[in-house]
Amino acid sequence: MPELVFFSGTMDCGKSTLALQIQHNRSARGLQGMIYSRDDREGKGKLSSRLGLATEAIEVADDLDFYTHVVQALTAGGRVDYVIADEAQFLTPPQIDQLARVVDDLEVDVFAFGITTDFRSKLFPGSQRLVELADRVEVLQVEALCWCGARATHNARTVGGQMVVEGAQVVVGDVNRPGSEVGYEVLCRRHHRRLMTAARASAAALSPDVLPVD
Ligand SMILES: Nc1ncnc2c1ncn2[C@@H]1O[C@H](COP(=O)(O)OP(=O)(O)O)[C@@H](O)[C@H]1O
Ligand SMILES: Cc1cn([C@H]2C[C@H](O)[C@@H](COP(=O)(O)O)O2)c(=O)[nH]c1=O
Repeated sequence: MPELVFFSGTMDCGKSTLALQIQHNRSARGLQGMIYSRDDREGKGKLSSRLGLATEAIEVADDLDFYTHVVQALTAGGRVDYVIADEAQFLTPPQIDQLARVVDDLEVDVFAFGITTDFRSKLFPGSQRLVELADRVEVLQVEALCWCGARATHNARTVGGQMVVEGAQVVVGDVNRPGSEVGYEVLCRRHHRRLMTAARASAAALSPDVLPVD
């Protein structure tokens, strides 16, 4: 049975790498897929992994209708054995419904990859709809880690090095970019709640609250 599968996790946990592996393994067996992405860090029309691999992808805009797009490809004589949609958190809820329709009405597997929650720990609308509609939600096996060593479950945003909890939901960016104006860092829930990034923890360790008294 074809499925709508949502592979979810924090930033930097290997989602795009897995998308590229699924694409590689299927195309190696002669299957043909439609690869979509939206606002990949490497630029428009790309699906890229931090491991250095990348492939071309169809850049999704708000007005792209996945169902119509796949039907058009089939009508033009193409084969579509599976669909991959990366950065799925950026898709609109109606687009997730269209992906479900691709599975149900066209009997094509759809693999969607994305982060579930934003820097405020709030669901992205597209991810919420995926959780509601997916046949399976898969959490990636490779754990991203918080600076404390615990499993990272949350995404933090930093502006000028300081963790923020207000701002636009969508700001394309990357982890491990200390010099950038806007950066991201994955944290465990405990440290996300306390706004305790690696930089802040290290500064706190260097400045003891109580000075030694002779
Ligand atoms: N230099 C490296 N050597 C080995 N693994 C790396 C390296 N850089 C990144 N990775 C792996 O790639 C993962 C990020 O993969 P990526 O597909 O870009 O993540 P996502 O799409 O979830 O943001 C990291 O969690 C790490 O496991
Ligand atoms: C937490 C958060 C992230 N983003 C952006 C930052 C990146 O461009 C993508 C996530 O990409 P990845 O391949 O999973 O690393 O999402 C955002 O716009 N808003 C957020 O709150």
